[in-house]
Amino acid sequence: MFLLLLMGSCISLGLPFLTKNLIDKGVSAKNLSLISLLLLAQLGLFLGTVVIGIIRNWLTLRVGARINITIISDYLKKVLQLPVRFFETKMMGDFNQRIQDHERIESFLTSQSLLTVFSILTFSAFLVVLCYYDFTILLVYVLLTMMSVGWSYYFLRKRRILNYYRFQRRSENQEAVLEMLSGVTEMKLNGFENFKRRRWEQLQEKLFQINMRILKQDQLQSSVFDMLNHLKNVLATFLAAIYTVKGAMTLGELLSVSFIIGQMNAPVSQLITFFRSLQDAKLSLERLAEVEQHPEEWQPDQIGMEHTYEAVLPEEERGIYLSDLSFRYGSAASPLVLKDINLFIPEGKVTAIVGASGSGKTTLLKLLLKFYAPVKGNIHINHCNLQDIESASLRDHCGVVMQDGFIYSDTIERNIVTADEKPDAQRFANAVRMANVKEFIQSLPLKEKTKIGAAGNNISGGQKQRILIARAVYKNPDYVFLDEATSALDAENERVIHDNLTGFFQGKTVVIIAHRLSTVKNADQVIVLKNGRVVEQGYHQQLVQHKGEYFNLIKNQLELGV
Ligand SMILES: Nc1ncnc2c1ncn2[C@@H]1O[C@H](COP(=O)(O)OP(=O)(O)OP(=O)(O)O)[C@@H](O)[C@H]1O
Repeated sequence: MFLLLLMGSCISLGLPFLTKNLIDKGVSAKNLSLISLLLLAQLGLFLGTVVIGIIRNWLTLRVGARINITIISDYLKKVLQLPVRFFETKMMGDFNQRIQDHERIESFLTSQSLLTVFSILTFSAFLVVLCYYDFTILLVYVLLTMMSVGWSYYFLRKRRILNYYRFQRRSENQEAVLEMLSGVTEMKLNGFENFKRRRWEQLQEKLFQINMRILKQDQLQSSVFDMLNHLKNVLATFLAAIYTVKGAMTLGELLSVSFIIGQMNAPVSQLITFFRSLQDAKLSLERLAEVEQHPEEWQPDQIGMEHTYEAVLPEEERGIYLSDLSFRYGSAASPLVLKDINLFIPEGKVTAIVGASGSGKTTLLKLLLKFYAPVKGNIHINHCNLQDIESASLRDHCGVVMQDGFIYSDTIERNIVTADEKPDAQRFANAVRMANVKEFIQSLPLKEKTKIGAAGNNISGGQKQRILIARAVYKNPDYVFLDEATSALDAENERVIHDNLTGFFQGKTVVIIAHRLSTVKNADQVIVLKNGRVVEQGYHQQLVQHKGEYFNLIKNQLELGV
């Protein structure tokens, strides 16, 4: 690549000398064959620059694509290793904008930096030629160039601040569009479209204002820059003309100087573009660093889940211990969502968590999955503190169905086996049977190879839940966490699945969050949460007789004899 640039510069260097000789030796001496030769040489050199340009663009694209993929892939890898909490503090549009920002780094690393090296080489070569012709012209030229570059540099700081605001606005804009698209059904149901569109228009207005300010700055910068450049050209040509009139320069030399000055404009502009591009890339890198420097979930001294199995404990003492556990979302000013929870979830048993909406059940589950760290107290699995256990290893051992479980835009099979490269047919069939989703899959034209999710046929809420259950069963984990996993199912489907799962639960540590009595009543223990506190604990019959919170929660269902 560098060789190419060097060749390009040499060619540029040859052109003014050809012009000079064309006039002085060819035209003045009326030597037509020399003129033809020189013109042919000029044509050759021009062709050379075209070929070099083509190869350079081709190489730039190749190198650029590689750099781009590497940067974005590293970024995505890093983003995916960040804790869940990080995602809650950022807008999706922000992540998107950051990815788009990479183009600026790529552009800087490939085209801009290379073009600038090329320009500096050409510029230096021309400076030498100019110095060869006349030192005063060179001095005037360099002085005015420095002034124009200095002027542009002064504007870079202002541009940086505006750039920052523009990033914010663009992120908001992306977020608004994403929200409109993902919430389109609800928007239609509530006639919210126009309101949301107007909001988007308001954002566009703000973005426009920022762009306007940037344009104003740019125009001021470039007008003065162009003026200084023009002045420089006029002055240098004027000086050369005076020398020619006085006989100190030949006509060929005058034309050669004009040619050089004309050719030097592009490298100077390129230098300014380079500084802007450098600034853009630095800003993008800073935004990346913000993600890069955020601590990952994984810590070097963490241990795998296998250590929790090594603990020598009597069987009835094995399990998950929550001691004095408190938690809040957000800052210290936010209210505690879980308060001083002391709980034992026995290994190999089924624990049901019940409580009114908003009492903290899902939050408790998320703490068990290490999505968040407690603000006070501890969680231990046998003797191991959850904080010391690798999140990935923990989740490897957990089969989870969350309320907002996600269906990927992929085949049903891939949605169930997820990352398993070589799906086990036996396990798959078993999972499908237990989740009572076999009939549904068989009814589809491509069976388990049918695409579902955003790009495929949509599925019903109950079908979605059954696929999520099949996903958890396929994993065959030691810990099963179900958060309202069967809430969208009809009573018959729910009963079949519960009967199937009873066998599956054998020997596994199970935590079920449910509102339905039928799901809860066979649990080995029931925990009742109220306003983030454990208010009752026992098994179904015990708690019913106690006639406390649990009884109040389920009495309607008891009366119905569910
Ligand atoms: N990501 C979050 N950021 C801030 N607050 C949250 C977040 N998620 C939940 N909360 C709050 O924490 C409290 C407990 O929520 P949680 O989802 O744990 O309740 P829940 O008992 O599972 O309710 P439900 O039965 O309706 O699912 C609620 O007051 C809720 O507003």
